[in-house]
Amino acid sequence: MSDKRKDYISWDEYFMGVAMLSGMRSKDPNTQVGACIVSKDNKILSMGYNGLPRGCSDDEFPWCREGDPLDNKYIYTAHSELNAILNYRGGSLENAKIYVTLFPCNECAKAIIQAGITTVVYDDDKYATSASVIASKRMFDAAGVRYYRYQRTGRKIEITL
Ligand SMILES: Nc1nc(=O)n([C@H]2C[C@H](O)[C@@H](COP(=O)(O)O)O2)cc1CO
Ligand SMILES: [Zn+2]
Repeated sequence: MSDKRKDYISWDEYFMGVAMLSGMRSKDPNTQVGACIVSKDNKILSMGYNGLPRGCSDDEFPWCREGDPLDNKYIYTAHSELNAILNYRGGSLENAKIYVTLFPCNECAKAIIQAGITTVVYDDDKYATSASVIASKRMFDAAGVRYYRYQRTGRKIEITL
């Protein structure tokens, strides 16, 4: 007769939860994205969120979405997936999985493929009709990268900090 706890979180809840928590560090006022890279044997290898490169002040660079390219965020922000890949200093990411709260853009898709990551688990896909995301799916399909949507369980987790 086992006394094992029954309501522990699943692997998918754990890794997507870590990705979501990581996204909460983002200073982007419109979209916060988090990513968590996991080995084939379920070890967390790296995390990331969308933000400015090191040395570029969150207070000095723009966070707006419009206007001159040099005066809006798009040209400067590093995406969560790229940050998670670059944050990993332990060697190879071959055959790893990435949990990400928003479907990867085409630039991150290229980085994911070239890093050897073979599975993408995503939550939101709000830019599904953009050329960028359509291109990502095309490249993932060609490269044999599996991607599937995280199945939300509706579990609410409260943490007191
Ligand atoms: N997969 C992604 N990972 C990311 O980290 N991002 C970042 C870039 C921006 O900082 C923000 C998107 O801003 P907005 O266009 O929704 O206001 O999310 C965006 C995508 C979308 O492809
Ligand atoms: Zn990206």
